[in-house]
Amino acid sequence: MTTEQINILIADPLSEDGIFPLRQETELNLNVVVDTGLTPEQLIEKIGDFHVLLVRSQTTVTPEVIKAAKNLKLIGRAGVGVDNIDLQAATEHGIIVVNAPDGNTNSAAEHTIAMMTSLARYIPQAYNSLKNGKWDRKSYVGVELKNKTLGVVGFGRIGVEVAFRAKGQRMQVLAYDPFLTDERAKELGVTKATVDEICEAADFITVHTPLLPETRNLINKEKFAMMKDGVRIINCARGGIINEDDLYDAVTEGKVAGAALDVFVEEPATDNKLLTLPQVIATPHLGASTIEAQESVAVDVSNDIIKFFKTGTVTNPVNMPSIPKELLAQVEPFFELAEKLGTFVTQLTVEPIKEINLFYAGDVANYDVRPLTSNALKGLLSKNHGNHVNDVNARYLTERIGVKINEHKTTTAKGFTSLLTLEIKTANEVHSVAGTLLNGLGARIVKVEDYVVDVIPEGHLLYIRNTDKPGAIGRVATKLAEKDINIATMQVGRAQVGGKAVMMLSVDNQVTDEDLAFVAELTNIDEVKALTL
Ligand SMILES: NC(=O)C1=CN([C@@H]2O[C@H](COP(=O)(O)OP(=O)(O)OC[C@H]3O[C@@H](n4cnc5c(N)ncnc54)[C@H](O)[C@@H]3O)[C@@H](O)[C@H]2O)C=CC1
Ligand SMILES: O=C(O)CCC(=O)C(=O)O
Repeated sequence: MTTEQINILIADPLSEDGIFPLRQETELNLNVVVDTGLTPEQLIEKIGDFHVLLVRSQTTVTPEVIKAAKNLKLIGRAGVGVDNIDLQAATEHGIIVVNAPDGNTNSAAEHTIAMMTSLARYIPQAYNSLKNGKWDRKSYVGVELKNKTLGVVGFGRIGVEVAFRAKGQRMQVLAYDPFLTDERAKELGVTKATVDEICEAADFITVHTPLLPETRNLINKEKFAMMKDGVRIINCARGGIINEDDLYDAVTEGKVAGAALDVFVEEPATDNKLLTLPQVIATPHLGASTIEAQESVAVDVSNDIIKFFKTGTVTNPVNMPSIPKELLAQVEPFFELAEKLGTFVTQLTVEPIKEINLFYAGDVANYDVRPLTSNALKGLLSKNHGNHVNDVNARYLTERIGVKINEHKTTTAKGFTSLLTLEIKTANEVHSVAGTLLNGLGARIVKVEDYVVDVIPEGHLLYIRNTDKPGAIGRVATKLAEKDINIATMQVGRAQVGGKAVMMLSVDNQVTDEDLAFVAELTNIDEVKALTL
């Protein structure tokens, strides 16, 4: 439990019911400030005082905001799309970004269907006409959805829900997603197709991808040219997935019979030329604007904020690997071991590290080991970066200094259920340390370089490399006693009788450089290092 005040800035309008978990939290000392509608300059000026920033899609979290956010630990996005947050800058600064991927799926899918139906039956146009005093039944003869083909580009949470509903309207559904397998398509009752096949065959096309460099302008002039005359287009995902200029041309040329847009390249989209076209119907980014979705996404991010400050983990991370709940219990105990191995091995050299090899052997190799690697890197970098390094930026910081990271997996661990080995290479040296978790006993270092040991990875350790000669152990113990250094445990290991050997001692207090030199004077001692874990 921490009593330190955690300042949370809510910069976009969020459901008050949704942030109830933050309001009622008693274990953490949360200070929730709601300040919506800040200008970018005001946000930059304010953000330095906050540990958490909570946004929807209105606030743009730029690199400048992140640079000014000296205390920021977490950015929460109450929704799915994170294209309004500079993820690269957040990651570099070790700020975790979380979103709420599930809470608005249903609302966005329902909105898409509402838009498609409105488009097919000219409902907004007819409504306007009637409200303006006209009884015009001729101009608004629509088309049925039944037996028409809907092309869904991006078959994730929302795309799939849209397809279910479209099938309820007795439409045929073609779906494209790079991750869609034949089996899953069959299971969901849709036909797998390429984007080009969708363009050629669909009567209605709806996009449900995130806005990424690969999806920007995914539907463009070339794709419109492939489409059937009279095709209808829906975008309730992100402005820019469909090229707006090309869509404008396709509508004015009569290729596209109509478009339904909830999202725009520039929002608020009060001045968009597409809105001047009678064939284009639109809503102001309302896909997720339902009481249910807003409550749900705000509850999800609020719970993740609380979880983060209580446990250091989150359910919906965007800029670090997410660990399924059922796996977390199995891999979490390895986090500390991995970090300790990193902290240990980095103290064996003073040379810059060029390459890091992580060997995951045994049961642990069955898991997604990236979070373990992050923890190992956290330990490795702690010598130089202190507590500025965390799970979010550990890999980035390591790679930024040009260090190669290699993960290796093997399912056999020679006598251990699981074994983690961390090897570092410098220009002139190679060092390694291996550790395991002993059932009921916790973490152990079981190998240092080529020597088998059994050491609890905590506190102050002395690592001594020596030649295996009688009396070496006694002489080290005597020297330490002369310096009033108490030995708690001692482990020895050797490659062969009379050959190179190591001693690993855990001692009760920190050993000074002077004490180390005093022990190093002994004959048959090659190296003495003090390590703190
Ligand atoms: N209008 C609104 O208010 C809302 C808009 N959205 C937008 O909808 C998007 C989709 O949301 P979800 O379905 O929840 O996300 P999701 O992550 O479940 O699905 C996105 C799918 O797009 C696919 N994809 C990625 N690159 C692709 C490509 N090049 N071509 C085809 N498919 C590709 C992914 O494989 C994934 O299956 C969000 O990223 C967000 O921008 C989401 C909620 C509300
Ligand atoms: O916050 C909103 O209402 C927008 C929702 C959205 O676009 C998203 O979740 O990606």
